[in-house]
Amino acid sequence: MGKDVIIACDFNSKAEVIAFLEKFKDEKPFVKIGMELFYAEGPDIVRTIKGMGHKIFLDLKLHDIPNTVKKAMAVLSGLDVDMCNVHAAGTKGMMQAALEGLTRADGSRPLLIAVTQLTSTSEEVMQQELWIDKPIDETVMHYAKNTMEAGLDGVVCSPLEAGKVHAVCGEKFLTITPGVRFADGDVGDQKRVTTPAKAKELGSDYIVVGRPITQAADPVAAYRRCVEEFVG
Ligand SMILES: O=c1ccn([C@@H]2O[C@H](COP(=O)(O)O)[C@@H](O)[C@H]2O)c(=O)[nH]1
Repeated sequence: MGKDVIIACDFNSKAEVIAFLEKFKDEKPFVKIGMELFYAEGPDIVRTIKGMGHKIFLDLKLHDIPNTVKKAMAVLSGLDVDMCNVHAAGTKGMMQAALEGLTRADGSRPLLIAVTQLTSTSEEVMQQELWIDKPIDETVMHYAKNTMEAGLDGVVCSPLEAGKVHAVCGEKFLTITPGVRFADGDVGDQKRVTTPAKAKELGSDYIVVGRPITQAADPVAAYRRCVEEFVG
């Protein structure tokens, strides 16, 4: 699995996302469809973007009782996405149920990963508001180990934690890392951030980049800057 840049296409209409993707002409970036676009347009948006030739990470972050997640994942398995996810906080049992639901009759399935701690959460908020009384690095590693033990393919974490996740869970265990900003960029609501170049150095497998590309004056140039820094 090579390194790649995934664009978080956080738009709320089909028209907007298509107009955005058409700027890329023959380039076919890996696209993340999140809650905003999926709730606005439904499963058809996945088929449309897949039909345009893009790989798709469907980022719905499922977190519910195991039976509900299993059944929801069985529905998502029919959508031909390349990657989808759950929250590791849902427990190992929930993650195993997600894997079962996602696996098709022929044994095939999309990649399944789990969110450890959102990159918008600081250690302070995690400890004081969520009452997780541990350092954030240790918490991410603990959730990553649970995710690996449940049989999933990798985790969502900050690039700042990618190297440690690989050290604990192995090089093949994927790190999908949002919380990426250019050195001169606005951090916004993200807390555990770094640049595409540093994410590469720290061992991320995929960076997920939204606003630094989608809100750029020239999104194609911003995407290429990410690829240049992260993939080289
Ligand atoms: O921990 C997480 C998990 C998911 N995300 C998602 O990634 C993108 C990041 O967008 P930016 O505009 O680059 O901040 C967004 O779709 C989030 O839902 C995350 O940021 N952190």
